[in-house]
Amino acid sequence: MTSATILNYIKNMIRFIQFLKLELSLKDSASIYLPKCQAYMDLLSTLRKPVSKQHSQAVCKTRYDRYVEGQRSLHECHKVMRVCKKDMFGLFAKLLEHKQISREEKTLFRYYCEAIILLKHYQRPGVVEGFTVSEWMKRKSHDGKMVIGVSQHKTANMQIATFALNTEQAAMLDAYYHYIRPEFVKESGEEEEHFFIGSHGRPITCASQDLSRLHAHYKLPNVTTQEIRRVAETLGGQMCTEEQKTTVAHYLAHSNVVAEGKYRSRTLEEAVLASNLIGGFENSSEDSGGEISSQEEKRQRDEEDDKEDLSKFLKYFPVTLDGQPPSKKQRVQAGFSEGRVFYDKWRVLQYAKREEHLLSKYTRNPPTIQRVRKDISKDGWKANHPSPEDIVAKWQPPKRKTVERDPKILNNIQKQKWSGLTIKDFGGTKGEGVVATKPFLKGSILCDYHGRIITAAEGQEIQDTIEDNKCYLCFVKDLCIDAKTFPCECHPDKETLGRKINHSKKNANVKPVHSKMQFPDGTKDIILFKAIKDICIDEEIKFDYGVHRKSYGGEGQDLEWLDD
Ligand SMILES: C[S@@+](CC[C@H](N)C(=O)[O-])C[C@H]1O[C@@H](n2cnc3c(N)ncnc32)[C@H](O)[C@@H]1O
Repeated sequence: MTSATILNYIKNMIRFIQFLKLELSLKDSASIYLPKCQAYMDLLSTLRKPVSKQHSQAVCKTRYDRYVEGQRSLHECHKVMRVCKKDMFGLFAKLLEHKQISREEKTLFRYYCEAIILLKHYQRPGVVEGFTVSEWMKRKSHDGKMVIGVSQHKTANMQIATFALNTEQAAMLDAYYHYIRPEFVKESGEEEEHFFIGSHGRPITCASQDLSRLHAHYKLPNVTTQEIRRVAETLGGQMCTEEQKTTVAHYLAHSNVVAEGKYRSRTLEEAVLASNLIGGFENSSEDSGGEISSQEEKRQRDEEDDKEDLSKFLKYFPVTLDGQPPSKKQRVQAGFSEGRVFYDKWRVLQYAKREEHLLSKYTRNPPTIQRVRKDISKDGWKANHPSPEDIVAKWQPPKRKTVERDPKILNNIQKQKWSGLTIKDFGGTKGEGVVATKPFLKGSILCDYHGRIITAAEGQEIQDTIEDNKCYLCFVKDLCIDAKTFPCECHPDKETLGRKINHSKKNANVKPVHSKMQFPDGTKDIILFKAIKDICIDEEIKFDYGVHRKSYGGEGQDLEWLDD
């Protein structure tokens, strides 16, 4: 057997495995939704055809010829994604380990995330520009993919665009959302918080420019979204049955009337199916054979294994302020390698924790070198801590304002625009709740409990008559805010956030505080929610309703969730 034959054999095997993967995932989704999916089952059977070597070669040949005549191949259009991938994985790892990356790198990482949607999912720039945090929060996992629906689709007047990210792509967007976006978010008072925020602190407005900047950074000729969408359409036209074409066109979100009429209802399985189908263009494309070499795949796998092992390592040896990094013997006994990689990472994390701890001690006045030295020595730290000089240099005066006169808070109350929060549906009897879309420090004000101010006695009367277990009352001392009437008269077009905050006795992270807010037209009693601990992104906001199991509807009700 010649080496070329062996190589061919391996290539065909890989293609066959890829096809099986595609087919299995389709089958899986189809079997769950069998009643609705007869059409997809038919589609499955037609998908079998390209496996035949002859058919596959014929398809590839035609496609190849067509590229020569006019279009760049999909492989060429995706070049920037391959070229920058190594860098992006490097940045991804750094973000996860809380390592510093420069502002330029953060922007580049954002370009990459945008490019995932534009180049790998063939979406229009308007989808990237309109993508909101609440749409990200509503993402749904289906069949191994993360399905996202974007409704603010400016450029094409579409109802909604849906795309299904694979695990790696979703992880990249998640890293951007958790570690980069919060730094750039400004209290912009935007109606809807956008997912992609530029370094100026405002939502991005030109995703196609970002895409061309990503190409320019890697010194590659630009690929526009129109171009890659045309290529995908051509492939769809060549490879797909009529039915598959509809699915693909649906995914590409045609803006014309026919498409709108045809593709009204979008479902999770439909998006996943389309994404698998479109992914199949790439996988079965002859010229994309080198997309990710086996070496590159191995490197990616190793990196993923490393990340998984590091989190196992940190679970086994949690990073504490005063602990010692695990010795070689302890590491080996716990089943980790004797190398120093995780040991070093553990130390980096402890160093950062200690720095944060020291800085948090000096809330009012700047510390002196002697004072920090004394504190370090009191903590008993001998090594792996920042120097007193570092802490003095990093200290920043606290930003102090009285809440009652804080113009930002006053404005937010009046407009009912609070940033860093979104409503999430938890389903079941719990219903909706509020989650953080940016981190909040202990002591910060998140939002108010907007509603009608009544006395606590009046509130009690209302509470005793509640029959549906849904209570929108907030008691603070002798005051009560009644937010049952929705929408309120002053904000008829708004879903106010405070009334959506759920209860927790044991894990409350905010508490209601009564403030006499100084508005230009006089003082008003307002109930504000203040963080009683640091709050992370994605964390649900909860406060202790301060009511007991039998508070609702008098003695008749006995609600277990009030004990949570
Ligand atoms: C102020 S509303 C909170 C928003 C509400 N979940 C919704 O969907 O509109 C209070 C109601 O939410 C529900 N709720 C609040 N906290 C809950 C919890 N921890 N578990 C289950 N249901 C809860 C109860 O029905 C309660 O009467």
